[in-house]
Amino acid sequence: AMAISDVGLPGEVPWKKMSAEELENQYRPSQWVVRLGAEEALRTYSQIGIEATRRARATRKSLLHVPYGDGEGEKVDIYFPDKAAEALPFFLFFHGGYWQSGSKDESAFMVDPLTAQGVAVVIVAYDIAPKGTLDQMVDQVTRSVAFVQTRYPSNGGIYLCGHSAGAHLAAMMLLANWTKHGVTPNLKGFFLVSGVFDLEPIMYTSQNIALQLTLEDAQRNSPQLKVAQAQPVDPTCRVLVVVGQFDSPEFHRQSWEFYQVLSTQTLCQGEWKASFEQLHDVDHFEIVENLTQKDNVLTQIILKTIFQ
Ligand SMILES: N[C@@H](CC(=O)c1ccccc1NC=O)C(=O)O
Repeated sequence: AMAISDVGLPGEVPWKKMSAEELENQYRPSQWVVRLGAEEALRTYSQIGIEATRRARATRKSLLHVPYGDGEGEKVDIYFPDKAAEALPFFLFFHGGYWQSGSKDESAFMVDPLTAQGVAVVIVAYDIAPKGTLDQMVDQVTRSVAFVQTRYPSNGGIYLCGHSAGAHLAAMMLLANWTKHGVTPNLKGFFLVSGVFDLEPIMYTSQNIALQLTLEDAQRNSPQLKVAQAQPVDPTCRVLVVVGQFDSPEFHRQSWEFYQVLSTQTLCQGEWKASFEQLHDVDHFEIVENLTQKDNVLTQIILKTIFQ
């Protein structure tokens, strides 16, 4: 098969040396699940998300479908801890699904263990493709963060977490121009779970049928390329980049290289307190499914980061 492109230094951008078929495979997370077949892995993920959401809505104090903008799709679900407290920490979750599937209504995975420990959890909806473009999704997510800060100005910190495509959206918040939104959110941490930070390879996969990214769109929306232009944040703000052991080599490379660019910046400007974790024995879907469990490694990392 023909390579996509022969430009770039050998070893530096390995995806440019891949056949179209190999690239497609690297960017299809369900193909890398070892415990189940691809279809069953996707079905299980969706079932666990639906069940966690049903349970969260039945057992937690919540505000559902709260608008953060005028658009039909611009809604959040907010889940509260049982005990009222001042300076509640807020944890926002951006679901994955390659910017073209998933919804807030099946993504309340972490609500039970986090609200039990005193964290308010906000599950954010955004307009997936083809209705929404990447630029619109980034703008929506930015407004959802501004909304939480405006509505809860005495929050005890805002933590952003995204999975896969949602980790991309969360990472774009490192670049947001908050003055344009009239509010500076009290950002204290980012949890970027199995994310994509350089969108260019996505253009050459079937994911781009719905996304219709041009090279300019991909570059403008790639935190890997743009993070050098990031706005300064609270010097105590942490950025955790995590990937699952069974994520594909391209997903590992994406996370590692984004962590590298963040930590280089830390040296230059002293801004990002970045760390990198490869989570043992989990794939692209289990890494989030396990957030339903209070004793899971990532749940514990999140709680420790919030309450350190
Ligand atoms: N069509 C993809 C699905 C996928 O990538 C995905 C599904 C649910 C949550 C996150 C995903 N990946 C990135 O956003 C696959 O077969 O793996």
